[in-house]
Amino acid sequence: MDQAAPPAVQAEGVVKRFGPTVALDGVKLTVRPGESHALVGRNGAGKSTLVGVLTGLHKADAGTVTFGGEPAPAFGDTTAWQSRVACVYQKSMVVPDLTVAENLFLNRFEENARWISWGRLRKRAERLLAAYGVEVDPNTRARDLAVEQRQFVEIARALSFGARLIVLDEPTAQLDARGIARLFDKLRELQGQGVAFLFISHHLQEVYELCTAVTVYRDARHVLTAPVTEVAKEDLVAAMTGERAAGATAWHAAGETAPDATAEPVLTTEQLSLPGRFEPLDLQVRPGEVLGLAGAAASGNTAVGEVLAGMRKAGGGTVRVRGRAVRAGSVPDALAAGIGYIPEDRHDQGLVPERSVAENATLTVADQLGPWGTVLPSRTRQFARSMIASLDIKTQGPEQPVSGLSGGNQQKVVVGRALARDPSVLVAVRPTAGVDVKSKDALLGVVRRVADAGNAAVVVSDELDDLRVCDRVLALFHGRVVATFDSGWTDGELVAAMEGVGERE
Ligand SMILES: Nc1ncnc2c1ncn2[C@@H]1O[C@H](COP(=O)(O)OP(=O)(O)OP(=O)(O)O)[C@@H](O)[C@H]1O
Repeated sequence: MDQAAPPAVQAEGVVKRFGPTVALDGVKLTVRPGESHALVGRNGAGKSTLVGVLTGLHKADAGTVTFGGEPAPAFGDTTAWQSRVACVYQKSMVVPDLTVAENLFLNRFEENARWISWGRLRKRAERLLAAYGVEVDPNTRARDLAVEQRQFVEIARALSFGARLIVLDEPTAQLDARGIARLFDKLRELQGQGVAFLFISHHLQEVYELCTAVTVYRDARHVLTAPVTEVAKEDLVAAMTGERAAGATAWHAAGETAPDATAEPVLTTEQLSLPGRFEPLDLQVRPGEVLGLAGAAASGNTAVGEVLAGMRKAGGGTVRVRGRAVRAGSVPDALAAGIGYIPEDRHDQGLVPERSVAENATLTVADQLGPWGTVLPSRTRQFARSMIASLDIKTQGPEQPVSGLSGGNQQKVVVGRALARDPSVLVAVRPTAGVDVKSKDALLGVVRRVADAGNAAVVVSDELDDLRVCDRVLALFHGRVVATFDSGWTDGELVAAMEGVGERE
């Protein structure tokens, strides 16, 4: 890392307000060339807002930003911002139907050229990818890339515009262990070439693995910047939360009060299948039980969750809740049968952004909030208030549109909504994705309590922390259950099962 060179980015005294909300209150951040710098904080601390300011998306109300010692471009001068900084989001920013080469040179086909030379374009793409050591065929359609390959292409594209600072917003969210290893290798290699990274993540172990420095924001303020080697994990969490943790994660399988194996199951599936995604599956989840469906991206575990919730129609087989058959592919019937669902992607399936927290939280309970199908605003608000309190949602109040909530707080609204009907079976797909360490504990506690109250829960995830709450875990690989674990599993054996180690492919 070059200490003498001007910082890749330096922000000082940055203030940003959204109406009455102060999202950033005079914060600072310095990232040096060749550094991988983590920015951490609880949901709503201001991380995404800072990224918005640093990438020219938000105009700060006060403060200064410099790149390589030069003042940031004027607000709105998109081309100039592109040559300073780029953000690789969880959501793909490439056009899926175009090839890698076309995506790399999108909107900048050769100036003055009257036609596009596809051969030249491909050659230029090859050279560009080779320059950053990215092994991807420029003729591949973007949709066929693995997630980390798509990220490499986005990074190479940003670097080719001249940017020397790349923001990575939860980049590992959709990657399996091997993908993460490949991504981190590539980032280290580029760091060696002087590229700086700002890494936003709720996975603190990844911060320790990848980053050299860490900055913590809490409630819109800067609280700490230090080399990662000088901050222990407990101190980092304490800086984020403003309090000392009470101890290790409280949430774990029921243990001694293990679910009664003779009780009638709450959820039963028989030969449930979805061709191409998962093979016939017989499940029995008993009262008091949390069942984990562990598996990496293509394992089929998410598809099982979607089928249970009625989001997808099964190819065959049945689902029953307390003996009642659930109509295949019907969300209303799944809800009526008592299945509550926390989807993985709150953007596509979860929320109506312009509606309020209260309305979003009660979308599935409208029929319970007033007599004869009327929705009483007072009851909606009352329900929303209790949800805001119990899930610790950071919001101005029940009337605030969810579009004004931070990502993690939006996820909590999705969770609150799934709980609103007091479900017999809670199906939660990666319920703690994007949620801060403290809220994670609270959410897993909520899942545990659903089961402890005599209902059942199914947790679909590849996150070991999510799976610790389970009494039993089935590991899926390529659509098949390859292993079953009671609550005493070790990280190594579960990860191995999820990766299909020992399986013949
Ligand atoms: N467009 C907006 N309108 C109103 N308020 C907003 C808007 N964007 C963010 N906020 C508010 O600004 C604060 C900071 O939000 P921000 O998204 O920066 O948090 P974050 O640290 O990125 O959280 P997370 O970890 O959940 O992604 C929050 O209180 C949020 O509600």
